[in-house]
Amino acid sequence: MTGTTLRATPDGAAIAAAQAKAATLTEALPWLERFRDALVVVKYGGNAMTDRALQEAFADDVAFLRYAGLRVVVVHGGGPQIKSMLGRLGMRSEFKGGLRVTTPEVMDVVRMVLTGQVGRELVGLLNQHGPIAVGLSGEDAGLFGARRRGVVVDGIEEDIGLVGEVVTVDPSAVHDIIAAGRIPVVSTIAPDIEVEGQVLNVNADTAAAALAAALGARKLVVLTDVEGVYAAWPDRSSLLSAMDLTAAKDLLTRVDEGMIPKLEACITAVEKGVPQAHVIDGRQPHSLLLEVFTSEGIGTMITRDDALDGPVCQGDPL
Ligand SMILES: Nc1ncnc2c1ncn2[C@@H]1O[C@H](COP(=O)(O)OP(=O)(O)O)[C@@H](O)[C@H]1O
Ligand SMILES: CC(=O)N[C@@H](CCC(=O)OP(=O)(O)O)C(=O)O
Repeated sequence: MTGTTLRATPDGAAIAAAQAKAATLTEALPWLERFRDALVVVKYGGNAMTDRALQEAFADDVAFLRYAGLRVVVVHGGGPQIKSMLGRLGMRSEFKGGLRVTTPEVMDVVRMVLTGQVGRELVGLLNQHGPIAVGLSGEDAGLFGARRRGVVVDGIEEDIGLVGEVVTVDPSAVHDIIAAGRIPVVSTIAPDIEVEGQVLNVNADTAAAALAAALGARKLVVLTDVEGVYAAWPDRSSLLSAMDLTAAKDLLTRVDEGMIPKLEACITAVEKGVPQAHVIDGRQPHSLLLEVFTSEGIGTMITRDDALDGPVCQGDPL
């Protein structure tokens, strides 16, 4: 017969496989209902984008969230990509307290790599799903204003150059992009509010928290290169599935390097009204979808003090 196609009669295995697919879809239903229209800020760390397949899986997830009705804002990092470009140029930079010591020469490279390279690539990947992504930096339309900050090492405040903390956020450009049904992709360079014409390097975790708070986001999700937050890093049996603000502040004194700005960011976001902040493993393909659309989620969730009785390890019932 022309104009028809035959389907193989399903056997037991095929029916079981189809039912497993349907179960996955129906598990997502309550989360689809709950998060429809929710504003979610996703921080995409440079270590979770080192491989093309992972970047594509991330772009698929963000597009999925957008088509499922969520309002997604991506704030991206690019630490390894900055390191690689500095190396190609025969330059180096060191980290103190999890932040890059940024000379004026390094600042030029940071700005070029974050806004001109990493941001562009992410926008390109997202736009393979339709004209949905728009890139902008903290310099655009007054999005961020920053002030120079140092770090405290062994009780002494040290200067780390052109590194800023966000002190003002004007989210109107981000709101405009979201209102047009698109996804803002933000790189974290910010004008210095104290020195006209100077720009500062802002850690992407810190900037994502400031933006999530200013937007009144429902969630901040930080994708990184580790399964979540460990209570006693690197003891692999101490992965936390949830902790409240008090536990997170206590742990902040015991985490080091890259985890410091992440945990600080989650604490700031929750203190400023974001109900949940999550640190999840960006090396695991589709971790973002697993976090938003499954009952158990993944990684570590940080919430207000009244939301939990104390820290919860993976495997403990919530
Ligand atoms: N308590 C902790 N739990 C998890 N990771 C920790 C902890 N303390 C320090 N770390 C380190 O922080 C790293 C994450 O930070 P980083 O590599 O800078 O991520 P990103 O590039 O995604 O911003 C982990 O790979 C781990 O080495
Ligand atoms: C001040 C500071 O450290 N800025 C970061 C900005 C990029 C970033 O945060 O990238 P990740 O999210 O990949 O770590 C840097 O220069 O590496």
